Amino acid sequence: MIELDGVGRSFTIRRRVGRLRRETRVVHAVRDLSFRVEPGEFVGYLGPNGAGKSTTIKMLTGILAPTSGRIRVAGLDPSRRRTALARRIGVVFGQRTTLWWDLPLRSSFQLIRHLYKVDQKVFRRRLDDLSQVLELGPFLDTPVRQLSLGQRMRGDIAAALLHEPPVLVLDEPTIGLDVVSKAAVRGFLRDLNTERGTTVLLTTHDLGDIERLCRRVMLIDHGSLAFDGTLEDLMATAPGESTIEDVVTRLYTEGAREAAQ
Ligand SMILES: Nc1ncnc2c1ncn2[C@@H]1O[C@H](COP(=O)(O)OP(=O)(O)OP(=O)(O)O)[C@@H](O)[C@H]1O
Repeated sequence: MIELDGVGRSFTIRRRVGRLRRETRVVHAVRDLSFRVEPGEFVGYLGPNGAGKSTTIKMLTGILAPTSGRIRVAGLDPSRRRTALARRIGVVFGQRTTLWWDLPLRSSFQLIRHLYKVDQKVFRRRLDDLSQVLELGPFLDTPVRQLSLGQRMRGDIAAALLHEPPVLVLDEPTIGLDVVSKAAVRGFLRDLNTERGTTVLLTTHDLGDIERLCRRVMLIDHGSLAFDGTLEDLMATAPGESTIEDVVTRLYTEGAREAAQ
C-alpha cells in the first residue's frame, strides 16, 4: 500500500555571509529510506525532532517530491499523481487544520464532498456514521474557529475520511488533546483499522499512541530508518528498560551520539 525504495530528500539552503559572500548548505532531511506498509497495517512512525518524519509524510502525500528514489502510495507516484492520489488517501495534520476556518463544520464537509465528487446520498450516510462515532452532532453547525482543539481534531479526522480512503496518514493527531479526547480519537482509529481495514501510518511524539495502537513501529533518525519491528521487538532492544519512554529515550540518545562521532 505504501512503498519507498531508496528515497532521499535534501534541501539546499543559501544564506548571505557578510556583505559579499553567500554560503550554500545542503540538509539531507531523508536519506536512502526504504520500507513497505502492507494493506491493513497500523504503523507508528517515530523519531526525534528534525529526524525527517514530516518530510517523509509530505513526500507520501505528494506535497514534496523526493530528490532520489521511488515512492508508491496506493499504486501511484504521489508527486506526479497528486490529484488521483487525493482520492485514495486521507491526511490529518494535528498542528494545522484542513477545514475552512470561518465556515460551520458542516459546510466544510459539503465543500469536501464537492471536491471529491462524493454522491449526495453516500455523503449523507458517511457523515451520519462519522458524526455518530466521533460525536460531532453538537457542533456540526459551529464555525471551525469556535471549536475546541479536541472538537476540531475530530472534525479534521472526519474530513479526511469522507471519501473513504484505503490509506490514512496522521501527523501528530493527538497533540494537545486531553485524556478523554485522546482516548476517543485512539478508539476511533483502532476501530477504523480493525473493522474497515484502513491502512494507517501514524506519526506522533506521544508514546501512549504507539503503545495503544501500533503493532509495528518504525523509527527514523537523522533521515534514515534506525528501527523497524513490532512493539515487543522495540522493547527488546533495551533489556532492563521497563517503559517505552526509557527505550525510546535510549534509542534517540544513542542515535545522537553516533551522529556526533
Ligand atoms: N523546507 C525546508 N528547508 C530546509 N530544511 C528543511 C525544510 N524542511 C525540513 N528541513 C530540515 O529537514 C530536517 C528534517 O525535518 P522534518 O520536519 O522532516 O523533521 P521531523 O522529524 O518532522 O521533526 P519534528 O518532530 O520536530 O516535527 C530538519 O533538519 C529540518 O530543518
